Amino acid sequence: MTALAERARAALDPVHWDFFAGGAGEERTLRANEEAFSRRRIVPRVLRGVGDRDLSTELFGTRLSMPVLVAPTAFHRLAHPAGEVGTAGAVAASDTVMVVSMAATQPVEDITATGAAVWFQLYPQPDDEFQRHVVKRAEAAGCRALVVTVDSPVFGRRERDRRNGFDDLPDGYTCENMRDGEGRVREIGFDPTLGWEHVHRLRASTGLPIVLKGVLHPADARLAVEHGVDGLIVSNHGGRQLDGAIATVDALPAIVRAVDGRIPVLVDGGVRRGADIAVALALGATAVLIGRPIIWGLAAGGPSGVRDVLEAFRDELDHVLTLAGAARPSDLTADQVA
Ligand SMILES: Cc1cc2nc3c(=O)[nH]c(=O)nc-3n(C[C@H](O)[C@H](O)[C@H](O)COP(=O)(O)O)c2cc1C
Ligand SMILES: O=C(O)C(=O)c1ccccc1
Repeated sequence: MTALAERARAALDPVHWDFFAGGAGEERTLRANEEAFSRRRIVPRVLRGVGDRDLSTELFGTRLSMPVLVAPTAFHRLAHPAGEVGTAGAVAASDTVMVVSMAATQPVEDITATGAAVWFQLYPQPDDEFQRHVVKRAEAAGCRALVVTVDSPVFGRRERDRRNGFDDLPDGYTCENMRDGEGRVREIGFDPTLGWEHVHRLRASTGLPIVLKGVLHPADARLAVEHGVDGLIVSNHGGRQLDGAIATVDALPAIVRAVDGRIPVLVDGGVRRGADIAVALALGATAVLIGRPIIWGLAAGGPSGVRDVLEAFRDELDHVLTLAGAARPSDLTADQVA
């Protein structure tokens, strides 16, 4: 475990630590994500006169200072009283993007009020009218894209949570963005009957870019492009859904080939070092998302802990790019990964 994770563990209620750290089943996929990155080796280029680096990256008209986004994760107030608003403050200072979870514990309006660039994540909701309500609210709050998580037709089996009897937020916490038109908090719906027609309905209900999160098969990546999706996140939900699913960096190359530059491809799961980001970029990802390390930063140090995590990723990526002979993220090429 990293020193930061140790500090987070010491700060957290053990049941909440298990919720944040854990995965589905026997956590094979959770481990596989990190292991697959660890196995990759970078093949540097030399004497390329790299000079000053420029890590900035554009996505859907927003300029990010680096190709690193905050992944949507539930329940930030269980990690630290500053909650999602605290995380967003750090994201604003680091000038990147926060994807706000549908299971956030603070109102999306308070999160965007920090000045952070925000995308809103939603689980496709079976009740169309309610989903439209949530989408309109995210739009009105100033969210710049919708991230639709498609790897959760049912909720994953998290054995640690079952053992601990953790299945809901404690009293005094709610999913503030699950309120309906009357202000009542709904349960998040998971629905295995939903198909591509659901994406069509969403497409018709918003002008925001739609990013599908949780695609691992190249055939689904091709279908997503055909169905008018604007971006993809190659993800196995940090090993919290299908235990046994392919590691994300192993799935990435085939998806990049299938998409063939038509829409941006992002990836998350097991990104722990600047070298992991460089590998993902070289294999064709436009950017990566970070899940657990952000929660560890929040739990251990509040908003400034999140800032430290983001700045450590920036510093490491800059260093790796220089050593690998790349002035920009887009200079890295697939032949630089072994
Ligand atoms: C505690 C926790 C909560 C999560 N909540 C959500 C969520 O609400 N929506 C979602 O799409 N993904 C959720 N995820 C998955 C993350 O967005 C992301 O795919 C994953 O954490 C990336 O892997 P990493 O933690 O290894 O960086 C969650 C992950 C964790 C660890
Ligand atoms: O998606 C998740 O991984 C997750 O932990 C979660 C928890 C509660 C509500 C929604 C998602």
